[in-house]
This record gives sequence, C-alpha cells and structure tokens, in this order.
Amino acid sequence: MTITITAFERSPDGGKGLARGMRVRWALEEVGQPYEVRLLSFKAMREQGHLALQPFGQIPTYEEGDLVLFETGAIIFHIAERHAGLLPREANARARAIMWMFAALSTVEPPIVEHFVAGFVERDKSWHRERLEIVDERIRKRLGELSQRLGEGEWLDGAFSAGDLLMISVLQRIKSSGILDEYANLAAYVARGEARPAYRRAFADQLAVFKAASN
Ligand SMILES: N[C@@H](CCC(=O)N[C@@H](CSCc1ccc([N+](=O)[O-])cc1)C(=O)NCC(=O)O)C(=O)O
Repeated sequence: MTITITAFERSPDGGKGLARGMRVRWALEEVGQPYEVRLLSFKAMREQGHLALQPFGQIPTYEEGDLVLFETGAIIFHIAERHAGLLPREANARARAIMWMFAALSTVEPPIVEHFVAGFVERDKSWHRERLEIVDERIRKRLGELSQRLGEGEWLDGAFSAGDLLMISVLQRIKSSGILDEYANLAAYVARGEARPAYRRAFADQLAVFKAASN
C-alpha cells in the first residue's frame, strides 16, 4: 500500500532539513520504503482536511491504507516496527534503541526547542537575553551528559537505530547556535548520520521541494 506523508510546501528552514518531515523521510529511506509526499501550505495545515488527520494542525503525518498517524516519534516507531533496519531484532537491544528514541524527544530536544522559541517569539522581551542564557545552559547540561555517554562510540548503542536517527535530528537544530561544536564527539556523531546514504537521499528530496517552491 502507498505510504503518504505530509511536509511543508515551503519549509521555513530554507531547505536545511530541520523540519520534522525530514525525520520521517530519513526513516523511510533507511528501511527502503518508497513514499509519496503531500506538500502543505501553512493555510492548508489549518484547514479541516488536514486537521482531521492532525488535530494540532502540524506536519508530518503518515498515511498507509486506513492507518493515519501523527507525532514524528510514533511514525518512526511504526516504520521501525514494520520494516527491518531501524531497530535491532534482539529484545534487550531493541528496548534500549526505543529508550534512546524517547531520550532524544523527551530529554534532549525540549531545551533545544526552547532555544528556538526564545529566538522567535521572545526577542523583543526585556528578559530575552537572560532567559536565553539559562536555556542554553540547560542545553549544555544535556549535551555534556550525552557527550560523556557516547564517548568515542559510533552510535548510541551498537548498530545505527531509530534512536540515533532521532538524536542526530534533534542535535542538528542546535548546530547553527555553535553549541554543538563545543562537543567534538557529538558534532562528529551528527556528521556520521548526515553521511549516511539514506540521509543524503532524504535531504536531497526535501531540498528539491524547497528549491521548486522558491522558483
Ligand atoms: N510533536 C510533533 C510536532 C510537530 C511539529 O512541530 N511540526 C512543525 C514543523 S516541524 C518543527 C520545525 C519548524 C521549523 C523549523 N525550522 O528550522 O524552520 C524546524 C522545525 C509544524 O507543523 N509547525 C507548524 C505549526 O505548528 O503551525 C511531532 O513531533 O510530530
């Protein structure tokens, strides 16, 4: 059955692959599953047709036959459950890879999202700089702990998994701030993920969408 995901018609990240649809593209490329993309404008994301799929008016969504999913982590877990390549078969290793999926989204990503919220909607507040410094220290705490745990490891726990896909995607968003480069092993970890053929195919496809929308 055809897999259809939704993505930004014109991503605000300028084709840098930082929006969450890229994570689903990457996962589908890792497991070798073809997919269609329904591109949505911000207006379309607020219309009933999309809200019926995604009550919060966001992307990505995932449709396959009569299954409709939203929430990037759940979509990637579904893909990893149905197709080999993103979760180990051995039960304990699989459980640890799923643990890292949650760690990426629930422990490492929140302060990084806060950094961008501060940058987008709080820039004109008198306390903006002070709050951003507090948020950035929270990011550094988590990245320091992750850096310590990863050490010289290639991936977080044995073979590349959906946990690495999500963790690398989360870390990519903080690259532009310069904070990621304070942790050499994490910067190298992200670069390893970006060098994967599946990542490069997904990145090229989302960049082509942005370029087409910009013409
Ligand atoms: N928890 C949901 C969150 C989905 C989500 O945040 N979607 C965003 C796009 S990815 C988040 C994002 C947006 C932009 C950039 N960027 O760099 O420009 C990066 C990431 C969205 O639809 N936003 C529109 C809206 O909320 O109205 C999930 O993980 O699927």
